[in-house]
Amino acid sequence: MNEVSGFHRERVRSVLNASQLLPVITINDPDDAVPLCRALFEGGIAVMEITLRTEHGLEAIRQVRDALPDVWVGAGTVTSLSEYRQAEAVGAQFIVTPGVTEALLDFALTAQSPLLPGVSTASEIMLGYSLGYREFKFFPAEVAGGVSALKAFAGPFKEAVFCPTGGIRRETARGYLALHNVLAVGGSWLTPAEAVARKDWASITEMAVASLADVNG
Ligand SMILES: O=C(O)C(=O)C[C@H](O)[C@H](O)COP(=O)(O)O
Repeated sequence: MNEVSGFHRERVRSVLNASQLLPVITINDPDDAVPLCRALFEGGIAVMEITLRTEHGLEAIRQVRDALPDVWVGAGTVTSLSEYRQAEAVGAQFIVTPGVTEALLDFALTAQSPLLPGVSTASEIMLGYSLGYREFKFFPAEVAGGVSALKAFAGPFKEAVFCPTGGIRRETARGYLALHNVLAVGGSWLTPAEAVARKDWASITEMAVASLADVNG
């Protein structure tokens, strides 16, 4: 096989269609994972990306998959094949990379969990295109050209859709979602570090509700 399967593409599309907002979560205290994700879910967000930036990422994915069956849980910050395999092994339902390598794009073709590959240039999109990828993370969105870059990509890459992430905030998410080639927007603003440190789960739910209201308002 040398192209992404329709099954994988549909899975990634479903993930991106299931929530306009994709929280990018970093777990510093393993006890936070389930209450934090539950708080987001109660605020109306059903898709989350738990990063492998800390040693707790994999265990957090496992716990959230067990405790919250109605949440779609992906693994973020995956940068190697071994991390891809580990994330699949703990039940990650999709895999997000900040960038692309040919090895990762190839591996994902036959992997169990589908890949949302990160791109920031036309060349990277072309690399993905050559293997059938049409759904991408656009990272780091703000510094890589933001809304203007996505409008420009729509010219040559008519079938490509994006989840911009990186530097996006509650106030700027709506501008991205107004673009026809943006299905969802990701970011860490949905899980402010101070609120997580205080274990203030109610304020996380409020942030989710308020952010969804902003993008739909
Ligand atoms: O860790 C990864 O896999 C990444 O690709 C980067 C994250 O998605 C962004 O760093 C989130 O961006 P902020 O919302 O600006 O914090």
